[in-house]
Amino acid sequence: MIRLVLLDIEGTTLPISFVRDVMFPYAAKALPAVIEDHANPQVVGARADIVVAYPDKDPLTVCQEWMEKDEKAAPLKTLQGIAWKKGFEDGALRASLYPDVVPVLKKWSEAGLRLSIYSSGSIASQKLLYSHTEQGDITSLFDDFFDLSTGSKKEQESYTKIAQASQLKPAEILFLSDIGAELEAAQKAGFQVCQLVRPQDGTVPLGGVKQALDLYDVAQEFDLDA
Ligand SMILES: CSCCC(=O)C(=O)COP(=O)(O)O
Ligand SMILES: [Mg+2]
Repeated sequence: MIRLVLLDIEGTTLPISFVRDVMFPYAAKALPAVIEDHANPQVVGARADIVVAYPDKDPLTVCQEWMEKDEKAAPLKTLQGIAWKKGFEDGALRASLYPDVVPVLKKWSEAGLRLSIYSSGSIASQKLLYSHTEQGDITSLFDDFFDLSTGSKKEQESYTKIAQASQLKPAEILFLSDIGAELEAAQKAGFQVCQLVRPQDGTVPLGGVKQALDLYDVAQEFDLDA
């Protein structure tokens, strides 16, 4: 029986185009100033991690190269989150979720299902995003937030840790994502999985896993109230 639905963000609850065309360019513009904020301990920590990994390179250049490749690197995600804070708080950024997300998540939550997020975006930025959506502040729908501090989304061990932290058996958790390698890792850990194949995102379907066009479709596939 499914007790917890664990959701990815980009390509699952939020269009890839919003991340790629709105959030990433906003962060890229703000990053040169953000990375110079030596009074912010999170910035100092992220910079130090970059310097340890790339001692001969300028940390800003490393971040810019990561951004070009959409690398899911933890220090970059921390710095992007700091950059987005101002944008979400002053109204320049407001997340436009897929239309099925809020109604279905509310139904699931009312029916007693637990909901958690697992995204490469930092936990701080996940909370910022879900508290500033066009559909309002929906952070209270979620019990837990997980990011790369738990581990890579493509590693089985990360999902084992999430099951332990949630005090559930892996088979009681349904993981929803658009990315095949993430679903395969979760499946190896014993999770139930479903790939969101959102037509507007041009998601590449993965063989051997259940697929859904939206969260209503997920509800039908897994017999969850919606
Ligand atoms: C607040 S999440 C912002 C999007 C982001 O930075 C990202 O890398 C999304 O990755 P996901 O794991 O949600 O596909
Ligand atoms: Mg995704």
